[in-house]
Amino acid sequence: MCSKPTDRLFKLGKLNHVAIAVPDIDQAAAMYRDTLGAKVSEKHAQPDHGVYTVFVELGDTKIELLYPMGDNSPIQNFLDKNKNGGMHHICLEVDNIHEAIKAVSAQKIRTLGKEPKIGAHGKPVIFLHPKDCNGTLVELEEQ
Ligand SMILES: CC[C@H](C(=O)O)C(=O)SCCNC(=O)CCNC(=O)[C@H](O)C(C)(C)COP(=O)(O)OP(=O)(O)OC[C@H]1O[C@@H](n2cnc3c(N)ncnc32)[C@H](O)[C@@H]1OP(=O)(O)O
Ligand SMILES: [Co+2]
Repeated sequence: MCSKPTDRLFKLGKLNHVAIAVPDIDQAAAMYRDTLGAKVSEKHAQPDHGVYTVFVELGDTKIELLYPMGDNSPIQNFLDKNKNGGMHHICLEVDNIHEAIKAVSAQKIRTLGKEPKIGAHGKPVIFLHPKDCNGTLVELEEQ
C-alpha cells in the first residue's frame, strides 16, 4: 500500500539528470559540445563515488557522463556488460532526503547504503536499488 500524500513528509522535485556511462568520456563530451553545441563542464574526479563526471547543460536538466575511476568503480560491471556505454541512472530531486529514505524503505525499496553521501553537486544523494525500481537505478538528490 503506497503512502498517502497526506503521510508524505517530503516533496519530489524535477529530474535533475540522466546519467550515461561511457567508454570514452572525452569523446562523449566532445560529441555533445562540438557536434550538438551543448554547454559541457570540465571532467571532474569524484573519488568518493569511483567515477569521473562531465555534465551537459540542457536548460533545467542535465546529462551526466560517467567514466570509471579507480579499481572498484560501481559502474565498471555495467560498462563491462555494455561495451558501448548506456543509460546508467536517473536522478530525481527531493526536498528532504531522510524523509524520502524513510518513505521508500517503508515500501521495501532498498537504498544502496544507509546514509546519503555528498554527490557531484555538493548535495546529499542516495541510490535506490534498480531491482526495486522497475530495472532503473534511481538517484535521489536533496535540493
Ligand atoms: C558523483 C556522484 C554522481 C552524482 O550524480 O552525484 C553519481 O551519480 S555517482 C554514479 C556512480 N555510483 C553509483 O552508481 C552508486 C550506485 N550503484 C551501485 O552501487 C551499483 O552500480 C549497483 C549495486 C546498482 C550495481 O552494481 P553491479 O553492476 O556491480 O552489480 P551487479 O552486476 O550484481 O548488478 C546487480 C543487478 O542490477 C543490475 N544493474 C546494475 N547496474 C544497473 C543499472 N545502472 N541500471 C539497471 N540495472 C542495473 C544488473 O544488471 C544486475 O541485474 P541481474 O538481473 O541480477 O543481472
Ligand atoms: Co548521478
